[in-house]
Amino acid sequence: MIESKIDDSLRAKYRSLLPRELLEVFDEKYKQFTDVQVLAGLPLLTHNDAVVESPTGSGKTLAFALPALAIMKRKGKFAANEMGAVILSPSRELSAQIARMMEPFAAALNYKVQVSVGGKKVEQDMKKLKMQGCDILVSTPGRLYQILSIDKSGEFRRSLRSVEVLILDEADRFNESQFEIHMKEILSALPKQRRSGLFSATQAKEQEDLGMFMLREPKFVKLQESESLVQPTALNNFYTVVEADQKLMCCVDFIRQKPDKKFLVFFPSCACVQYFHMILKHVLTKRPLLAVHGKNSLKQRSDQIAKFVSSSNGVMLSTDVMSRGIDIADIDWVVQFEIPKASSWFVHRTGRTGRQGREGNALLLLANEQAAYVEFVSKHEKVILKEIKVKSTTVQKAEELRQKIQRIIGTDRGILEAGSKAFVTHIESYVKHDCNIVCSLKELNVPGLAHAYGILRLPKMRELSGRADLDKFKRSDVDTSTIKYANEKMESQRKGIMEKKHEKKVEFLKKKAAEKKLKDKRKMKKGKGAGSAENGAAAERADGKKNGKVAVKRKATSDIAEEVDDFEADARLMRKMKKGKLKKKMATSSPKTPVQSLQRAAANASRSPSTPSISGSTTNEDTDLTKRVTRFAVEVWNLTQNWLDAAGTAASSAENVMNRRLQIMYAKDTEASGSQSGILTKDERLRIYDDIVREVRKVDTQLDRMQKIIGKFGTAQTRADAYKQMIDKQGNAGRKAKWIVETLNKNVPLAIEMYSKELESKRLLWWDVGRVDSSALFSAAILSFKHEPFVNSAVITALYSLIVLESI
Ligand SMILES: Nc1ncnc2c1ncn2[C@@H]1O[C@H](COP(=O)(O)OP(=O)(O)OP(=O)(O)O)[C@@H](O)[C@H]1O
Repeated sequence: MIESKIDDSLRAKYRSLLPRELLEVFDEKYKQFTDVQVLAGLPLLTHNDAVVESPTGSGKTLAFALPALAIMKRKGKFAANEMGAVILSPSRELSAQIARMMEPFAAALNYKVQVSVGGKKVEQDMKKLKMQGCDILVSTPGRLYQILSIDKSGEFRRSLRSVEVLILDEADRFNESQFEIHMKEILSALPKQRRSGLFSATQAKEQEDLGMFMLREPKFVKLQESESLVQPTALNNFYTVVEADQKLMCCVDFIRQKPDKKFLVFFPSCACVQYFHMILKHVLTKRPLLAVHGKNSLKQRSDQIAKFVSSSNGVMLSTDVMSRGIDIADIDWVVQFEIPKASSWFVHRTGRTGRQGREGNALLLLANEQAAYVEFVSKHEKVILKEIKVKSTTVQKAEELRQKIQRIIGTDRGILEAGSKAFVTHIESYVKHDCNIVCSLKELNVPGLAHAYGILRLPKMRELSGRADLDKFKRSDVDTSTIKYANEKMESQRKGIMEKKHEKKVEFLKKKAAEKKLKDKRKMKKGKGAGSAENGAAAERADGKKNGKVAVKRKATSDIAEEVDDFEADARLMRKMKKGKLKKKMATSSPKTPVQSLQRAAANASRSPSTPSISGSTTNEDTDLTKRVTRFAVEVWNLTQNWLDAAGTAASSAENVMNRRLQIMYAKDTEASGSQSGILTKDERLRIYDDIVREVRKVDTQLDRMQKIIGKFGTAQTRADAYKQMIDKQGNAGRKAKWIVETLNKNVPLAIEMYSKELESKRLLWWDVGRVDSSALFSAAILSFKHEPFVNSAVITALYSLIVLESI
């Protein structure tokens, strides 16, 4: 075990506060309390709340479990419908592990520990709690929230009134937005007169973040293995830098080189774990290969973990579901395929090895362009990484692996789809991590990463639009439509769907041909009324109905043929485009910015059959009205452009704020005069602060501008409604005017709704940025200004189609 830094008198004092029954169980299994157990236990047992930060594997579970039980013991026995302690952890596995560790101690005091986590029916859990009794509930916030939500009789809430202790394990996670609603509800159901303990290897950086937990006289306990390090001393942290294309090969080589070691490999998403599990099965054939992610059922997860625990050289692929708290003592190596979403997660991931005084090793795989992450994590998490080289990995081996993966993909459409999904989620998660300044998506070698995935096609993603480097991706010649599902049921379903689609298309084309036939017939009739055509009609009658029918029928068939040809031509064009044969043409004509692409989409929309043709105007229509509503449509469109401009300006000001802030963060602290690299003089610092204030004001101004634009949309809505009433009354409005007014009436309210949501989310993020000095929040705010998640392109397209029509 790790060497102790506290003196024996403290340890003795802590022992004296624990009940004899607990000490008996403890002494049977362990020699002495770890430092965190003593230092966290003392405040909790002397009527204080505690916020505890201590390295991974330092024994935090017993550090809260023993004091919680001791506090309960002071109260005595709990009635059948009363609970004494609630322990919350962020994952199902961790909850189960906590309960397992607590059980022998709880049993010594005759207390019952129950676990309630997702994956099982909540009603079943409630029944179990009621029937079997529960003194200590270990749960996840989501599940406890669920129980509270269905507790109509209030019986469960009443049982919480007796709770003496609330423990949050991995407490820094409970500030995350996904837990916020759950935590509010849970905290409101618990008595205020309780002890609370917040435990983690990385605590929230801001004390303000602890506000929601309503702590009473909290004592802050922070343990570090050494002054500069947060990681356990028995843990060696390594990194290696390779070309993005070689990342998977490097990972595989590294694992192969250590055939008797147990590996835990982290990937960025469930989809990535699923995909690489499918692939690596065929690559790491000599090792037990396991996978755990949030989309597994509870049973699958525990089966996989059990197999991993019992294997001596297993390789477990996992998401961050395994990154916190999980205590598997003999993991030799933790590998991170990608940087984690927040630097604090680095510490939790690597903390799965080097536990209980054993030596542990962790490897971070970095692509060339990510090398700056090493300094970032050392600065932010005080983790020192040493570089190692995986010499066996070569360009040729990586290419051979890529080709092997492509052959595997060719055997099953399921793997093909899983690959695309995995790659998409990888990119999506990459834009969300907290070190954008050193590892931005812009810098990432995306084609290289795609090669490491071995995917046949580069999925189209908004995040990648406008990138110039995508043509470096080696696109496979395989026609993906020929790849079948290995699963027969899925394949027959796919066939069925394809056949149905085909039938629908044929039906549609037939219908169109019939309509056209009818139209032509009517036209002919009209023409005949004028004399000569009538003769023709007579002639046709004379020729006999049958012949006429045949003629029309022939025409209809040829129409169908033409339409089918058109359709096939389109399909051919699409196929060509997909194969890259029309790449050049596409490059010149493809939209470069989101606005351009919207404009293109809008232009297409204006050509669509649902758009009335201008020439379809009736002679007596009110042309003046048409002009007026057309001008009005242009005004509305201009509002969308003003909004874009405001969001763009705000984004660049927010970026300026972030850059200035980073300049200060990374600068060395000195009063020295003269500016050298990395050193800021006092004047320079003051200038940067001035810049920050100015740019922050600019963002605020743009947010106000957006509010005004929404107000103008409100006025536009009233005007659109007035036009509608006028048109309804007047009766002689042209089709174009009607269509414009209808489109505006439908889309302006939608625009108000989406822009209001946009503004609200931007304001909230910006407000948080001011409150909490966090890079992740900054990135989120900048992204929200840039990408505008609530803006619905269909609405913009509809509004743009009105002005496209105007310009025809
Ligand atoms: N006093 C002790 N003496 C020896 N071993 C201990 C002691 N207390 C706990 N352990 C063991 O140390 C291991 C790590 O404990 P625990 O999982 O509680 O660590 P942790 O600090 O919560 O880690 P993490 O931050 O990763 O969740 C467990 O296997 C546990 O049985």
